[in-house]
Amino acid sequence: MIDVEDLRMVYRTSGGDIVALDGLDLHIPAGEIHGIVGPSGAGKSTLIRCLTGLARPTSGSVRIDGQEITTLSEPKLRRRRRSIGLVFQDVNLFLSRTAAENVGYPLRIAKADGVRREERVARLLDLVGLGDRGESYPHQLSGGQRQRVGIARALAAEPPVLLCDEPSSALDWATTRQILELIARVRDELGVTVLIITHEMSVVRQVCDSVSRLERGRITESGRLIDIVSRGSSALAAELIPLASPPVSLAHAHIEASLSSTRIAIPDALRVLADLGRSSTITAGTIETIAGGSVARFQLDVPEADRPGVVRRLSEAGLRVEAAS
Ligand SMILES: Nc1ncnc2c1ncn2[C@@H]1O[C@H](COP(=O)(O)OP(=O)(O)OP(=O)(O)O)[C@@H](O)[C@H]1O
Repeated sequence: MIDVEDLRMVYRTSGGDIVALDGLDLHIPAGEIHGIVGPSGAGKSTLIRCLTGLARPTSGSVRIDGQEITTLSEPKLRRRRRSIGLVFQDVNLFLSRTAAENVGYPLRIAKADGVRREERVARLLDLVGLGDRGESYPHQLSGGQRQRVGIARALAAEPPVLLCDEPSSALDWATTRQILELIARVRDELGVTVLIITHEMSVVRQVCDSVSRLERGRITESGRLIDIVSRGSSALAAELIPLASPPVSLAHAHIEASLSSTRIAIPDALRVLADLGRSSTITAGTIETIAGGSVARFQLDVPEADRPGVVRRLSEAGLRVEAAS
């Protein structure tokens, strides 16, 4: 549904060229919720601007639902843009219009007939849980409710793709959860493909099927969450199941063990760890729910002499083991 190939974006400034995207490839199948994470300045906003056609890339290809975006003329691009739903951190609703009028605005621009418009607006307000608030003005709604109106408005023209740029970073934790649940429902009920730009791993854990890390204009790691967490020595895996790292004493070996509950049940894994004996200490541990299943990661200190035996026992029990050399 979203196909980006060898995308380059170079900003020409008086101080020299700035390479914001440097040969970026990204392929997101229909119906997937994909997260993009990366440090400030990595090129996330530039990527969104290229996907929507708001910025013309220097080279490369962007195809959405089979349609090449980069070569479209300006009028065709404007029409095309209506079929990409956009959700931003700042919702930017029309303050003098009701929630229903805000949601119906894209349909009015597209000259949809009145009856169809009203039906669709009512359906969308129901979908986002604001069926009874259509007549409310933005100042009468909470931040989370305004974001729901923004999501309903983004879906008005029935776009196959929803691009969300930090959709929840202005919201508190509980409201964020609700907005992410809504995004998941939108995908489940409407089959929309969703791309979420975020700096919060908790957002990725809660709602994404797959994730990419963007660094200095390139995708450095990408994959389905469940595959990433079972990969060894992955930066994204470490961010998805983080561990506080206490100091390791010199006489001990440092071992990390991780598992997903599809391979070994968490209580069984805990029993294996407990049976290692008193000389092995669990110094940190995390259990997270990812893609509907449990994953866990533990850090152990074991006496150097016991290391081969401990690695063997953990591996035989089905845990993935990494031992620091
Ligand atoms: N209009 C512009 N002109 C010149 N340089 C730009 C422009 N927009 C972005 N850049 C530069 O391109 C690079 C990528 O910026 P971008 O805003 O895409 O990153 P980002 O990952 O979205 O960062 P953040 O998370 O801080 O918003 C940065 O070095 C930035 O300074």
